[in-house]
Amino acid sequence: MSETTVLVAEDNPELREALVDTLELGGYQVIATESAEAALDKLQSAQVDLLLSDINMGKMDGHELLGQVRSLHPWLPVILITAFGNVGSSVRAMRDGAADYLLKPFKPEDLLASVSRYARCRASDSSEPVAVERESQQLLMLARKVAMSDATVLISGESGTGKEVLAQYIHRHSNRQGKPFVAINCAAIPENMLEATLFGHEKGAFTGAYNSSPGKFEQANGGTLLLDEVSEMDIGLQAKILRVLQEREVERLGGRKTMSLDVRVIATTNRDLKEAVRQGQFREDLYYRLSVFPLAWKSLRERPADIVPLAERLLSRHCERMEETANLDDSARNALRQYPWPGNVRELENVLQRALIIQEGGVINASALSLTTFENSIGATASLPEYEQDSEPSSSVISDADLGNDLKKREYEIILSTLRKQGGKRKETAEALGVSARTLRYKLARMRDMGINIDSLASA
Ligand SMILES: Nc1ncnc2c1ncn2[C@@H]1O[C@H](COP(=O)(O)OP(=O)(O)OP(=O)(O)O)[C@@H](O)[C@H]1O
Repeated sequence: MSETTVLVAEDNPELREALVDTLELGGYQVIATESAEAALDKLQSAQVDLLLSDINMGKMDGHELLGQVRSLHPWLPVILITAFGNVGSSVRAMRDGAADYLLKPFKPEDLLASVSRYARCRASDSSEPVAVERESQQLLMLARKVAMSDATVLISGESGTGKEVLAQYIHRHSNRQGKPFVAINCAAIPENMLEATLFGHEKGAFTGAYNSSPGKFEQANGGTLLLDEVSEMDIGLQAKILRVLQEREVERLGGRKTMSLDVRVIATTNRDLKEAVRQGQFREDLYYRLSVFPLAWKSLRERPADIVPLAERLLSRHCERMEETANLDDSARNALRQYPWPGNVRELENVLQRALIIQEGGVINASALSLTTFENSIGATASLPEYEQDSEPSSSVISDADLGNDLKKREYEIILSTLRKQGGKRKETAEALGVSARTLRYKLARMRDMGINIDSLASA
């Protein structure tokens, strides 16, 4: 027996009874109400997994109810029942964040199919992405819609905004749920290994290939493959990826057999991929192939309503892991809201982890968050007293961690000052530093994760 509870709001007694019967026969627990107001009341007291509401009802209609539910219970899937032929109403329902709509008259199996799709999608709160800002909720709604198709999705957004979280969300809400979700970070794997990692290889295909091995495409068969930071793939490999996507088959390196594939591809990028196309670094045909359905996360500072709920979720996740209990106080919440978050959600997570370690008494206040920007921390280094030639440092013991941090900070300072000298131009900066453009991008992404606002510092 399903534990799922459906709340029904329907003022017509016959239809209400029919809905209740169908849902109960479908194995759901049902709470029936005769108005939108009564449904809102019930939501205060009962644990509900899905709301099914008619649009045409007495004082408060289904649209208004949907609006209230979206702000009071953002996670709750809502299915609206609309009158046949009222296209405007159905369009409005979807735009306002309904999970689905049913056109009257509908068959009992259509009702059960829709309810099971969206009730099934409900995961435990802690695995769903946090989305309180209206635009974030709309993004999740679009993601749920595209999840039901097999379309290729391109997720863009600054580093650390939650692109991988969104990709997993799409996978979980698709028919491929339960099949493999395989992720590969195209920036983290050395260029010469990427092809073999993606396509697999047979024994002896290249020096060092002592055994045959399946590639990520094969491992993801039946499921979803995430090509993380797809822009970091070299142009030759891009052509091969395009071929796999078009022909839906893959051949291992050094192999002769082709294997047919049933893989949904999701790609992510933190660069402007269109710009990369313009600069000749990314194939236009692959761009169009990947971006059949583009989704974009805003940076965290552009969705302020998400900040504190995200912080609470991340904090409780880490508390669980560390078997600790800690809460944010008002000063911490305010500080979180005011900080610009150049490293987005990943930076928020780092900040909370650190705060959890240094907090005392289970309360995290603003000072435990130590939200200093890198600008201030460079200032602090510059003003440190220099040791006199003949005097000993005050502490002769420098820990490895301190040394590592100092070196990293030094490296970041060098990268930033070179960027400044080169007028912010990445290509010239990489040349001046003697590293590849790809390595520089990787380092800049890690710096952003640390909360360094590269653009403002590079132009300072
Ligand atoms: N909406 C969200 N709800 C809950 N956790 C989130 C959300 N967005 C991001 N996170 C958490 O923040 C961290 C960074 O997210 P994620 O790895 O998805 O970002 P990303 O954009 O893929 O980063 P990168 O560009 O560096 O690959 C993860 O620990 C993730 O769990």
